[in-house]
Amino acid sequence: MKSILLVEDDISFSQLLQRFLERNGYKVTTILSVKEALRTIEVESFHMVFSDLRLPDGDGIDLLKSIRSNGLEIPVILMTGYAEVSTAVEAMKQGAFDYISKPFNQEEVLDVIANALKSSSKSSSKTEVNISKKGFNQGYVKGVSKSSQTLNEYVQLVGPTNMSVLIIGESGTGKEMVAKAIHEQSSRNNKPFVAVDCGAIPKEIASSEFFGHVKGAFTGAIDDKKGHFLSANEGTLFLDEVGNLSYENQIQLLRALQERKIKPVGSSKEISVDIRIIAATNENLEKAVDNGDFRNDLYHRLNEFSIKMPQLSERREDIPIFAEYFLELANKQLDKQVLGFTPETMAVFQKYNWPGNLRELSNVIKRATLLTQGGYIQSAILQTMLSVKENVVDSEINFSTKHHEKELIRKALIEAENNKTLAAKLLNITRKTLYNKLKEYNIE
Ligand SMILES: Nc1ncnc2c1ncn2[C@@H]1O[C@H](COP(=O)(O)OP(=O)(O)OP(=O)(O)O)[C@@H](O)[C@H]1O
Repeated sequence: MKSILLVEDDISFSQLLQRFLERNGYKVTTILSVKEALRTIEVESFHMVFSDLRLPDGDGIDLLKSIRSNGLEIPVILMTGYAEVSTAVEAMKQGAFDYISKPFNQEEVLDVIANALKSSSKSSSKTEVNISKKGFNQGYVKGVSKSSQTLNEYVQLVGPTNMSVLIIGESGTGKEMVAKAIHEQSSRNNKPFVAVDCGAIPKEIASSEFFGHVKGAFTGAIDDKKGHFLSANEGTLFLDEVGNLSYENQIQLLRALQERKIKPVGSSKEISVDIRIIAATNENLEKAVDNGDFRNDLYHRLNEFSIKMPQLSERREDIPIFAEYFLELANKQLDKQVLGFTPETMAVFQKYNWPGNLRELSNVIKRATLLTQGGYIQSAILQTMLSVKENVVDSEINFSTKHHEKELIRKALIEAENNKTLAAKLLNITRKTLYNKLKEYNIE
């Protein structure tokens, strides 16, 4: 029988959890404080430690550090409140196996414990459990900038856990690539990774898309359909643009995540599913929650761990690496042998703001590869695709003459098809400044 040391100062909660775990076949010893826990560990051995983060004489991280400094490699799981995610990340850096946010349900806790015990029996070294030695997904460029290092560290930390991850970032920053990398780092990596663009699903058919339907459930349901949940069973479901889900669909999704069961439309049979959720958004979901557009409970369920994607302009050291990689891809796809970039081209890349992030860099390089006859991609070629943008790069200089400024604004508006937000981005100025300039120059 596997033994668990449960460290929790809330006595009634501790007893409740103890009884539940014992019913599920574990031997549980309860302890109220860090000091007492350390004394107990010295004389008795356990298969794992399950500890609250906040304890009367310290916190779970102190306990974790002492356990590790005593050379003990047993898995430690921490229980946290929703607001303590950053502390939990810190805990994982210190070698915690996982953390679980309170309030949690019974299945969640059994899953987390089973995972920890499974991994510890496979490996005696904590580092091996936490930081997967497996590579990232094929074609995943890691980058060298500080932001990339932090990003990759988070992917490696959270990957092997079962936690839901919310990836926040602008369009084209690589959210889906990161979601796949997290999946690759998990024990689910030989199971499906299913990506769903929530923004593209009309709300009327969302439940059938997610949960499937049976033949005849509604007009047009000519056959049984397997929904995304079943397709991703035992694997990872990636919900892109999750902020676009209608309120009603949010309720359905939350229910499925809480109960871990789904019911296809038109069926009365419930089906158990085991899914890890990774969601992505390019909008401010917290604000959507405040405005009542996104459910608070769903937000917390999705956001057990969050990752903020850096914009390409915040990871400029990575530009040459990504550029080389996208060139290699473009050469393969277009059957070309372009050798590289001239120093001037690279200088333009380095100065440009990249509002469309990695996707824009990839597209620009593909077009430039197509247009380059041989040798190296010249900066002159970029003029046709980046002309406005290139001027924008030098906007500090160009804005010294009013005429030039007006021209730049006109070009940016054409390029952005009159979308003021995008035009402002292209010009590297705020929307408010753009509006002021439009007024000043009488531009419609
Ligand atoms: N780390 C990476 N290594 C290699 N290619 C990458 C990486 N990150 C992103 N890309 C490439 O950049 C492009 C945009 O990436 P991705 O689709 O993941 O971004 P996104 O943030 O999900 O975009 P959107 O919000 O518009 O859906 C893709 O072509 C992808 O292959």
